[in-house]
Amino acid sequence: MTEQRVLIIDDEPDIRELLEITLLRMGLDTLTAGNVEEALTQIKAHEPNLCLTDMRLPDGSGIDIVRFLQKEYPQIPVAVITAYGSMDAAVEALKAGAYDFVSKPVDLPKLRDLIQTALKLTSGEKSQRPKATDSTLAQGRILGSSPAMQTLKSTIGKLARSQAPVYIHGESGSGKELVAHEIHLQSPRQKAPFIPVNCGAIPENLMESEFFGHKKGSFTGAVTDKQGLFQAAHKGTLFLDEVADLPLTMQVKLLRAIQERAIKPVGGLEEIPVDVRILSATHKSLEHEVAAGNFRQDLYYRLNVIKLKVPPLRERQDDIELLAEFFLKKIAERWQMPAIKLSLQARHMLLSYSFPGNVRELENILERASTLCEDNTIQAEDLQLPQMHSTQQPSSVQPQLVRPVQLSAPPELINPYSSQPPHHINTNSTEPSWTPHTDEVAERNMIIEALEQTRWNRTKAAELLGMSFRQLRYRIQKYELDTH
Ligand SMILES: Nc1ncnc2c1ncn2[C@@H]1O[C@H](COP(=O)(O)OP(=O)(O)OP(=O)(O)O)[C@@H](O)[C@H]1O
Repeated sequence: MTEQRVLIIDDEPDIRELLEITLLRMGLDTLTAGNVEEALTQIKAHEPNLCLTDMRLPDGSGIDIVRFLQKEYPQIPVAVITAYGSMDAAVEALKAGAYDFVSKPVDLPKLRDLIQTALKLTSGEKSQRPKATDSTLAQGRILGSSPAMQTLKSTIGKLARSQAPVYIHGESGSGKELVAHEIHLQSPRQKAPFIPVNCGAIPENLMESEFFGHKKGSFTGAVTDKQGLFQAAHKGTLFLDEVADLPLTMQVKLLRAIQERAIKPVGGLEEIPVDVRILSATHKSLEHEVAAGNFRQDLYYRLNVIKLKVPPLRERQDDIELLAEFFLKKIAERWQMPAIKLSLQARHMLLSYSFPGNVRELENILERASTLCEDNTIQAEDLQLPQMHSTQQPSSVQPQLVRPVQLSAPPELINPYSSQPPHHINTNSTEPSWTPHTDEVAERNMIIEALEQTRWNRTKAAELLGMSFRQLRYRIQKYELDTH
């Protein structure tokens, strides 16, 4: 293995010397620089495996070095040394792309941990990692090739190279946990545990003990010492799912653990250092929760160093077919049955549906449809999609159903239970409506639309179109829509 070289950037000779000794004892080679200019020269000349920089330098700041490396040498991790208590500077450095930070006075064991983990990004261990670029790695586990997913995958690759806390937001079922896991799997922490925890599922009175562990006898029922989630995730990643559901009392304790990088078990006297990367997620808006006083701003600020959005499935319609095929294959394999196919109409309906429950909903729909279908082919009615409403703009808070065909009817007309059959499908004169003279293409489209809106219930579709059932049946045959 080639010798690992670390560049130490600090204007104080004493600190440079202390760091050099520490690194040399770890078997590492060192380079030093006393200001930004010298640092850039050293980087260009030697391309070190890691940089360690003070924030305040005579001719600039550590952030200048972080930015330079991000731009010119993104493969070189850089950690910053911040003044005691200056969290703002640490957060700024992480946002700029720093790998991690240590605060002064430098805690040497923590620094050693940091260096060891950071060097895995550039060291021999790299060759043990699956050979692929970060984004192609994510290709296998996170399906989707839409532009939104391509961007997401390449961002995951970058975030995996940092220790910064990431706050993942997105609608329920959109894949937040999958994304968090992927960040872990591509990170130097990949061999240590990934511990997902649903913060909303832990009873409030057990929360502290679940997170930090407890000592035997510290409360009734504590019959043995117990490790908490932080210890279980040591050297790995703790994924705080539904973090908005944490009670305020727990938020204070969590903030402390994150800031101190140490925890105190319930009933314990000593702090135990923990090396854990924190990822968090919620389908709620944390900003709203902060504004409503339900979530501490300081914790929000600490978790939300980097914000990553997982787009809802309706914003990446190109991925629906790919995901559907993947899930159908999985279902067929699990049940040891022949391949399950989607009929054309079923496919069309899936592409037109807005999936308020996102990828999880797609999987559930296909699971159910696979049990209902005959001859291993899923028909539109097997999907049992909820009634599709008229076109409304999807909102980020409450997803609405959207359809690509802009043939909308006022709500009372699309109500399949309406007792008064309408005479045409649309009251908006600028859009087509059915009359006995409507041309064939428009008529065919309108019929498909009405059938979809009523989940292929012909009686209701006829009502919706203002036709008799027999008229509709005739047209279904005429336009060869009758594959059901
Ligand atoms: N892009 C994807 N490729 C393959 N499977 C996916 C993808 N996105 C989500 N899934 C699958 O969909 C299901 C839901 O994903 P996940 O649990 O990550 O969503 P979530 O956003 O964390 O949900 P919640 O908000 O309910 O916690 C999982 O089974 C996951 O494996």
